[in-house]
Order: sequence, then C-alpha cells, then structure tokens
Amino acid sequence: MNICVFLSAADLDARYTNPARVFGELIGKAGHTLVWGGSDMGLMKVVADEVRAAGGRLVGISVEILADVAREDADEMVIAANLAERKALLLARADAIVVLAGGLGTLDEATEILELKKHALHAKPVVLLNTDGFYDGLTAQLRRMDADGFLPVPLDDLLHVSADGADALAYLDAAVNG
Ligand SMILES: CC(C)=CCNc1ncnc2c1ncn2[C@@H]1O[C@H](COP(=O)(O)O)[C@@H](O)[C@H]1O
Repeated sequence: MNICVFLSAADLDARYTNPARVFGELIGKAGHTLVWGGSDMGLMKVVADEVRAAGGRLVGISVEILADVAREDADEMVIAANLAERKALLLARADAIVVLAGGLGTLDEATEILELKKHALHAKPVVLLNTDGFYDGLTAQLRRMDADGFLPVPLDDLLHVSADGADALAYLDAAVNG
C-alpha cells in the first residue's frame, strides 16, 4: 500500500518523535511505501528514517522552494513546481492518507484532502493519528461542524481518528483491501 503521511517538518520532543518512529516502523515492516513531502527534516525525517530502516520504500514529493532539503536517498523523488501541485501529486500517489502531528503545512494538506473527499473527488481513507491528544481540539471542532449541519457528508465517512499507529494501519488495511 502507498501510504501518504502528512506531519511536521519541525524538530520536536519525544512526545512527537516517538509516535512518528513507531508508525514509520509499522509502515516499513508491513512492506508498505511511504509517500511524503520528501524533506529531510523534523518529523518528516524521523518517519522516513524508520520506514527505510524497516525495509519500506520512500517516495518523496518535494517542491522547488524546498528542493535543497529533499532527502537524497529516497527510492523516488519528484520535485513539484509549487505547493498546490505537490498536494495534488501526494494525493495521486497515495492509496491512503495518515495525518500525524503537524503545524500549518500539515493542517493545509489535511483540510485539502478532506475537502476533496467531501466533494467525492477521491474516496481514499484518511486517518487522523491523534497521539497524546494532539488533535483533541481539531476533532472537537470537526464534530461540532458535523453535529450542527456544516458538513454535507457524515464526518465518519470522511475521517477515521486513531489513538495509535497500529489502529491506523489496521483501519487502512481493511479500507483498502476489504
Ligand atoms: C527549509 C525550511 C525551513 C522549510 C520549512 N518548510 C517545510 N518543509 C517541509 N515541508 C513543508 C514545509 N512547509 C510545509 N510543508 C509541508 O507541510 C507539512 C509540514 O508542515 P508543518 O511543519 O506541519 O507546518 C509536510 O507534510 C510538508 O509536505
């Protein structure tokens, strides 16, 4: 399975690096391919290091303005012209999407993927990996949108929230392979 992961490019403490490490190892051990933004920094590096060490493939979709921080030993590295093209390519290369802890870049990618799914422009499973309650605020906001009629599609049809990487991967396996 080609699993697209969105997550922070920042250097963070163990509360965030540990879940990224665990999830990368799960991806690699299961023989999946990591599709990610390709930058060799922060959590993006942590997850890619683990996938590689556990035997998985790395497909990076970087962008011209960040090409100088792209990982050098990826199995494949695509350099998109701009961030919009990068997001389209990330989605195109993915069978499933997982959102780990991140900042505005991650949020931008996650909301775009959900908005496209809302409009039935793709039907790929999306998991929000809510380790350490990082996304409690976002899930509360999304549930309120759902409950108060802001979403034309039930939230559960758009997004699965997992508390750990093993649950996320099990959900994706069931969603993609039936
Ligand atoms: C050279 C340098 C300091 C670059 C910092 N900027 C970035 N580096 C890598 N990926 C990014 C960057 N900005 C946005 N992204 C995209 O947004 C996510 C990370 O942004 P953030 O750290 O969550 O907000 C990644 O999934 C990536 O695809």
